[in-house]
Amino acid sequence: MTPTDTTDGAATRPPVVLSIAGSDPSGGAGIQADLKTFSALGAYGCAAITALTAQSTRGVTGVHVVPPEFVTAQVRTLVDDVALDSVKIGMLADAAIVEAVGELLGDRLGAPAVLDPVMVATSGDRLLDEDAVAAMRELVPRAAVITPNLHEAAVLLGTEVAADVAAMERQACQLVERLGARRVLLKGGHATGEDAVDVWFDGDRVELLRAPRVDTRNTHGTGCTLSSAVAALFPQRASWLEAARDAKDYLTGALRAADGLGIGAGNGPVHHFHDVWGRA
Ligand SMILES: Nc1ncnc2c1ncn2[C@@H]1O[C@H](COP(=O)(O)OP(=O)(O)OP(=O)(O)O)[C@@H](O)[C@H]1O
Ligand SMILES: Cc1ncc(COP(=O)(O)O)c(N)n1
Repeated sequence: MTPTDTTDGAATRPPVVLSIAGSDPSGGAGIQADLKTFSALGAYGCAAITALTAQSTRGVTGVHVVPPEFVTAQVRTLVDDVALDSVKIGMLADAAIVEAVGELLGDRLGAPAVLDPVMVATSGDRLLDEDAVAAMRELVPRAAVITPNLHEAAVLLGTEVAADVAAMERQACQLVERLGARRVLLKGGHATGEDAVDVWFDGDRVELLRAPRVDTRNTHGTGCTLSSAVAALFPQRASWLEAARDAKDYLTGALRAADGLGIGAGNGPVHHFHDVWGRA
């Protein structure tokens, strides 16, 4: 059942998706990438901001963190009025915001959440305080899906970065068994090899999500785009796995569409234009 075919006079209502994340003025990552992804995938996007970053394709020069109670206020005000179909969680900046979002997931949102446990930007700049990792581990079981990259999975588990797909499979299982994750999409973008391979584990089956690796340095926002696409597609697909597969196709198309875009001198952004479907 999709939100568009359910109810009483609301036949054209799109899925409503909330991003709780940081702002990236360059438009490649964060809230800006999330809203572009939601729109491209037919969802109505809402956004609650956790932090302002001063950021370009070259890196992050500053972070201005929103007080945790004001993150809560943004979300509560919204959900008192608007029914959500899914939520994407991105940069949370510090332990107090991680805890505030944990409380919101516990009782307020009424919609499943995709958690991208953002820790470090492509440029290497920190986006989550080191002392917030313990709080992030507590948040993991409250999300319907988590989407760590190789480094984030290792930090959450307190182990080495996975060196191959077999190690990724083991870590995806450990995230479920040791940390209580309900579903894991472990991203292999930072690995090497002809394909960019992500590992899916839902406590039952392991699946490899595979796409040809795009030869580009325009990878700014790939993680934000993938997790947002899963959140936007879940209400429009029969299962989380189907949403994850189509999200990966969308992301690969957006990476290809970034070819030759020429935005910024650093790691350029992926591009969300209407024709990205079918280019994967
Ligand atoms: N060069 C590439 N070609 C194809 N797919 C890629 C490439 N780089 C990353 N991906 C894919 O992009 C998605 C995000 O993966 P990645 O491991 O880069 O996450 P991330 O580190 O959170 O992202 P970001 O670089 O935005 O922080 C995954 O589906 C991954 O397989
Ligand atoms: C506000 C914000 N959120 C998330 C990221 C991670 O994305 P990336 O690793 O692609 O830089 C970012 N750079 N900025």
